[in-house]
Formats: sequence, structure tokens, C-alpha cells
Amino acid sequence: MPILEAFELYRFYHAREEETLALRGASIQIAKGEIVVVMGASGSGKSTLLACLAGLDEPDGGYVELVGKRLTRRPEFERARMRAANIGILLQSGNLFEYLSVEDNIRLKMHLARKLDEQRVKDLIAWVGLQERSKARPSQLSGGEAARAGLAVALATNPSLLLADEPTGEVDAETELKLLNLFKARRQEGGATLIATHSNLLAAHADRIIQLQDGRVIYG
Ligand SMILES: Nc1ncnc2c1ncn2[C@@H]1O[C@H](COP(=O)(O)OP(=O)(O)OP(=O)(O)O)[C@@H](O)[C@H]1O
Repeated sequence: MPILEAFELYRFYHAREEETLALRGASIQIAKGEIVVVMGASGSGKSTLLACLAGLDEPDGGYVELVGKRLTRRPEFERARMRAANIGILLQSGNLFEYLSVEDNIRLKMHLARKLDEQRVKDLIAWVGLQERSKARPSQLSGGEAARAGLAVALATNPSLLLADEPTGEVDAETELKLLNLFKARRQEGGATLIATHSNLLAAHADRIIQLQDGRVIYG
């Protein structure tokens, strides 16, 4: 069974007189242990797709199944509960609460999911190589450190699926490589990762590439 499956997603945006078709029948599947990269020109619908897959946005047509259960067209609190149990989200930036240290950001995420686990806090911090920076606030971190801290927070509750939207967009080449290696390490443990990105490095190491164009999957 795929961890996540999307069937014929449509999403329209209405702004003033204009209507934008951000998704026009996009279908995808992600299996356990896969790294799937979604590529496409700016405006092709990558962020919209990820938001629909995470249940943060509701598609106007089609639906998403998360671990075999429909996520779409449920009340927000139910989508939030399903998301919290199964999905970690990593964005280009803004993954951390500014007034909390790295380790407290991780703890807060666990606490909200009622999964506080001090050993896992330590393990995650070591895994992303931030042992020396665990008490630092986000504003005291370099871009690369903040990206790794964001990944630790996204994976705090050990989600079966990581959705990453342009995670290496604002980091240097060294951090890009570090993040790639962390995504690969996750794959060995059976975790699935879907990455919307323009990064050729991430694409080169993906198990599968999905190409979006004008809201449609044209490849993959
Ligand atoms: N909230 C919104 N209101 C109106 N139009 C929107 C909204 N969000 C996205 N769009 C439009 O939907 C289309 C798809 O946008 P989306 O952000 O999903 O593309 P993207 O592939 O992620 O782009 P980028 O690579 O630049 O982040 C674009 O034409 C965009 O202008």
C-alpha cells in the first residue's frame, strides 16, 4: 500500500477577475522508503500540490489518501490529526519558533503530538549534527544549521512521510549535500520523502522524479 496517493487533484484560485488553475488533474503515489522529487518551472503547481498532499489546503477536485485513509474533505481538525500522526513538513525557511531553542522546538513538536521522548530529542540533534548548537535560538544559527534544525523538528514525531518544499533553496552547497545524506539515511529506515525542488543534486539522487507542468504530471 502506498503511504500517500493523490487522485486527479484540481485546484483553482480566484483572484479578482482572474482564475488560475494551479493543479489540473495531478495524480501521484509515494511508497515506503522512497525519495521522490517533484520538479517543474516556477508556478507549475509544486507548492500547491504539497499543500494539498499535507491536507493544509483542500483540492477543488480529486482526493488524497494517507496510509490508505482519505484525507481530503474532512474537517480541519481531523486533517490536522492525520497530518500530525503521519507527516513531517519542511519548508525553505520558517520551520522554527524564534523564541525557543533548537531542542525546545523539537520538544514542542513532540509535546503537541503527545510523543515527548527525551532520548529521541538527543538522537535527532546528534543525527543532524547540532550537538553544540542545541541551546541556541534560531536567530543565532547559520542558514545551514537552521535548515538542519528544521529537519530535526519536521522528523520529531518520526513521521512515515516527509514533505519538503524547496528545502535547499536558501542553503549553501555543503548544507545541500548534508540534507541529501540525511534524506538518504531516512530512506534506509523506510521513511518516505517527497521533495519539491529545483535542485539538480537532489533530483540526481532521487528514486523517482515527477515533472509538473501547468498543474499536470507530465512525467513520472
Ligand atoms: N493563494 C493563491 N492565490 C492565487 N493564485 C495562487 C495562490 N497560490 C498559488 N497561486 C498560483 O497558482 C500557480 C501555482 O503556484 P505554486 O506556488 O503551486 O507553484 P510552484 O511550482 O510551487 O512555484 P515556485 O517554484 O515559484 O514556488 C501559480 O500560477 C500561482 O501564481
